[in-house]
Amino acid sequence: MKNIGNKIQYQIYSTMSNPDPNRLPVSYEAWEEKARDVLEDGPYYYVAGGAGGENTMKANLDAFQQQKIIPRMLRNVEERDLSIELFGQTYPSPVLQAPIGVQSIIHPEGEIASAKASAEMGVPYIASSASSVPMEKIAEEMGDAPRWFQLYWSKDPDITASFVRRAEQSGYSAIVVTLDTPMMAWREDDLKNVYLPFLIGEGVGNYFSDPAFLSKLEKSPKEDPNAAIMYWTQIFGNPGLTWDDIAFLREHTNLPILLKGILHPEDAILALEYGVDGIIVSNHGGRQVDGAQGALDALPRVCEAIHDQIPVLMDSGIRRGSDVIKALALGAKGVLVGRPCMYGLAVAGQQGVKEVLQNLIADLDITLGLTGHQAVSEIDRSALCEVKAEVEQMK
Ligand SMILES: Cc1cc2nc3c(=O)[nH]c(=O)nc-3n(C[C@H](O)[C@H](O)[C@H](O)COP(=O)(O)O)c2cc1C
Ligand SMILES: O=C(O)C(=O)c1ccccc1
Repeated sequence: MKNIGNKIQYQIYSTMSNPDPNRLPVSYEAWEEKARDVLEDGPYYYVAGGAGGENTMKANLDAFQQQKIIPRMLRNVEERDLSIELFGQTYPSPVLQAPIGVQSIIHPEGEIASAKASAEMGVPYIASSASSVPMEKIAEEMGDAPRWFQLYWSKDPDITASFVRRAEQSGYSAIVVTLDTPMMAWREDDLKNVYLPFLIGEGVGNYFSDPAFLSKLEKSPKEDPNAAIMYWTQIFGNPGLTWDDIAFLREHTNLPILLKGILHPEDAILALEYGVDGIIVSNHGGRQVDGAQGALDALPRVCEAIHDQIPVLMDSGIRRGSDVIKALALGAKGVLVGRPCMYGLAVAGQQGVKEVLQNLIADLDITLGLTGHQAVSEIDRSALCEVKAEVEQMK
C-alpha cells in the first residue's frame, strides 16, 4: 500500500471532467446519512445506537477530538510505509475490520460482502460468532485473504470448543474473545423499536450449522426454528466466566488469543498473567456500558501496564485517518473499524465497504506524511500535543 493516498486522490480528481452522478459518499457523516435513508428504523438504530443515554458513544468521539497532533516538517515523506506486523504476519496497514454480527439486517449479502471487500484490500476481516452465515462460507469466499475469528464464549463449552476448532480448520489465524458482552446491554433504541434481530433468526449462522449446537436440539432448526432460537438465547452468552477459564481456550487452540473489551489497566495486567497473546482496548462502540470511559482515553494506561509485552489494538470511534494516527501515538499497534464499514455496506454492499476502507487508509497515508512520518511504526507520543496530559497532572 505504498502511497495509496496519492493514488486514490488522483483517481478521484481525474473524474473531474466526467463526474459520476451516482458517486458514493466520502465522509463518515455522509455515509451515515445515506445509510439512514436506505435502512428501516429497526436495523438502522441497531447499528447506529448505543447503550443507555449514549454517553460512552459520545465519549469515544470526544476523546479523539481532545487529542491534538503536532505535525513535523522537512522529514522526507515521499515514500511511506503503512504496514504492521502482528503475530509473525505482515498486514498492509494498521486497519482491521471489527467483528460485527447480524449483517444480513444491513444488506442481503451481509458478511460475505464485507469479507470480500476486506479481501480485496488485504484488510484482516474479523468474523463475528454472530455472523448471519457460517464462518466456513466466509472463509471460502475470502480465499487466502487474512481473517480472524471473534468468539462469543457460549455457556455450553462444547459449542465454544467446536467454534474454535471450526475457525482453526477454516483458516482463521487468531481468536478474538469478546469479554464485554456476556449479555446484551440496555439499548433504548432497540427497546423502543422492539427490535432484536436474533429473535427473528438473524445472526445465528454459526450456531445453526454447528454440530455441538445441533446435537442439543430435539428437532432441527428447519423443523422447529422457534425452539432453536430459544435454545440459542439460553446458551449465547456466559456471564459466569472468570479469568481461570482462559486455560480452557488455551487447551483448545494454538492460535493467538486476543481479549477484546479491556479498559482497566489491572485487567490488562491480568491478561498478561493469564498468558494471552494480545488485547483490544474497546468499549464495544459504546454499546455495552453507558458511562464507560472513552476507549482512546483508556488506551495510554493500558499500554503502560502492558509495557510492549503483547500487542495492544483498539477500537470504538475510529472515523478518519487522523484518528488512527492518534490511536497509534497513544500505543495501539492497530485499530478496528466498526460502524463506518456498516454504513458502507448498507449503502453499496461490497463496493461500499471497500470504499470506506480505501478512503480511510488513503486519508491515513496522507496524514502520516503530512505529520512528518515515513512509516506507521515511527509514530509515538511525540506526535501529540502534551497539553492535555499536563493539564491532567495539574489537577
Ligand atoms: C451492529 C454492530 C454489531 C456488533 N457485533 C459485534 C460482535 O458480534 N462481536 C463483537 O465482538 N463486537 C461487535 N460489535 C462491536 C464492534 O466490534 C466494535 O467494537 C465497535 O463497533 C467499534 O466501534 P465503532 O463502531 O465506533 O467503530 C458490533 C458493533 C455493531 C455496531
Ligand atoms: O450488537 C452487538 O453489539 C453485538 O455485539 C452482538 C451480540 C450478539 C449478536 C450480534 C451482535
